[in-house]
Amino acid sequence: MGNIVHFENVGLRYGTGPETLSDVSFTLATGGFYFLTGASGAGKTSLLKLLYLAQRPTRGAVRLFGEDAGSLPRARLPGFRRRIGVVFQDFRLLPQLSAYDNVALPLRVAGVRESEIEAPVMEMLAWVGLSARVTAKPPTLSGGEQQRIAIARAVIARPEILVADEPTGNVDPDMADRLLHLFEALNRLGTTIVVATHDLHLIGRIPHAQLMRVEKGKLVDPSGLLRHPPGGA
Ligand SMILES: Nc1ncnc2c1ncn2[C@@H]1O[C@H](COP(=O)(O)OP(=O)(O)OP(=O)(O)O)[C@@H](O)[C@H]1O
Repeated sequence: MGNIVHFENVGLRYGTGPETLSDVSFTLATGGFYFLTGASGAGKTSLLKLLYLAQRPTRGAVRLFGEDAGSLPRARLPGFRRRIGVVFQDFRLLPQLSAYDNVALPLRVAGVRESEIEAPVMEMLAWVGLSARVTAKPPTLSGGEQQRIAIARAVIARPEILVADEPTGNVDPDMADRLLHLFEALNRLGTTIVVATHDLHLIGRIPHAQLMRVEKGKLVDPSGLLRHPPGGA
């Protein structure tokens, strides 16, 4: 099992403000399950943005899939991004598209034939309990329903990394458990999972998951396991 993500002394500054993240160094193993915690404003979303290549670090290096993300030619970014599924904190569904078409989007972008799209999309919508809302558009759905569509869309193309920012923030505990089962099933198939959450119950549900914690823009790593995982960086 190799390493899929490596941050080395990463710093991030928005504009001319102070550093939001400083000296962040860690390594994620391929196929690992990671929870990212920290107080509101500590820098979790910012760290995830660096991970899914929505932000470039202002210093340090981010390596993904064994390559330096900072020196990737622009033309290769979309291909890289397709290997990462993202559940955004604010969902970012396309309001004019139905639930079905939102979930189908990553498969269509990847060039999957229309005849091979319906079965996985319907299966995924069933998984998240939304078979009855296939034609509904996001503005007519509840926050929890939108969140579940966002999750279905993030996982449908079987990404190598799934990054989820508070993915159970808007659902009840039963649905949170169900979504966690989905993440676990993906993890068993080899997907590396990174979930930012404040939900301690959720964290307790995956005993083998590793905990990452950001405090005021710094990664807390008292055991050194994130910086120097067993097996080497
Ligand atoms: N685009 C931006 N421009 C300027 N400052 C930003 C931007 N995004 C985040 N910040 C600042 O960076 C800091 C960390 O924000 P971030 O969203 O990463 O925290 P978080 O740990 O995810 O918080 P929460 O749990 O509330 O979502 C905050 O002080 C925030 O105001």
